[in-house]
Amino acid sequence: MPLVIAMDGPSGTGKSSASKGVARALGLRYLDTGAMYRAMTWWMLRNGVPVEDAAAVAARVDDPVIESGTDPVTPTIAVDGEDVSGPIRSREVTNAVSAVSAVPEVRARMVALQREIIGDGGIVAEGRDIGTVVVPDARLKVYLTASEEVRAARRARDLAADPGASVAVVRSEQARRDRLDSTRKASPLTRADDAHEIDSTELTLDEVIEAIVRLAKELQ
Ligand SMILES: Nc1ncnc2c1ncn2[C@@H]1O[C@H](COP(=O)(O)OP(=O)(O)O)[C@@H](O)[C@H]1O
Ligand SMILES: Nc1ccn([C@@H]2O[C@H](COP(=O)(O)OP(=O)(O)O)[C@@H](O)[C@H]2O)c(=O)n1
Repeated sequence: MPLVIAMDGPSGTGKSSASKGVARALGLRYLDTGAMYRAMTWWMLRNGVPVEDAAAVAARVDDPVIESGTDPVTPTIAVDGEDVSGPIRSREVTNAVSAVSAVPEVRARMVALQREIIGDGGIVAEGRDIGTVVVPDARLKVYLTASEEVRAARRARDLAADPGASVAVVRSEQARRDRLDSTRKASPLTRADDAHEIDSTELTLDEVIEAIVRLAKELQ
């Protein structure tokens, strides 16, 4: 089977940036599964579905048409034909996504869609449950970590245009999301036993990419 690289870890560890870089370096496709859960959450909010009500979310789970592009140079995400790559990164969506992604019916639909896109492989897929649930037999699994402080500082820089997003606020919202993602019943965030753990706290993005490319080349 062509290579599948599974990249998991908490938010702000550099999964998206490193996955795109590795995919470019190795000529692979790229799938951001977090963007798919964000797209589902954006649609629920837009349609007035109370996101804390799991039954209400489950009832609408099949309605949005979610399309993910897999080019690592220009990743795209659309809902019902509308480009949502900007709005899915808002703090409103970010703070609602853990409730939506904890709903088993949401996960069942997303995992089926993700497996369809991953197909025969040749892809770097990133998220929370890629190595444990989506592709448990992936040839290479990476679990990215970084200190809470560094992760919050990175994410606050991404959100510099949002005046409410100080490092302290981002840090506490991020800690809440990580707690919800790691303690939910349906496929919680956890490191697969056979994943290589990389702590990016003191590494540059290029160093993280190089480490993963090296691991991939060792497989050949
Ligand atoms: N090793 C690193 N050193 C410094 N900044 C990084 C590193 N990896 C990622 N970043 C930056 O941190 C932010 C969050 O990275 P991202 O890839 O979105 O993380 P994740 O997908 O895990 O949430 C981005 O602005 C990215 O450029
Ligand atoms: N495979 C995945 C990917 C994301 N998610 C959910 O989607 C949210 C957003 O994921 P993301 O990867 O965009 O988040 P960041 O790491 O970019 O902050 C997470 O907080 C999880 O609740 C998930 O449950 N399973």
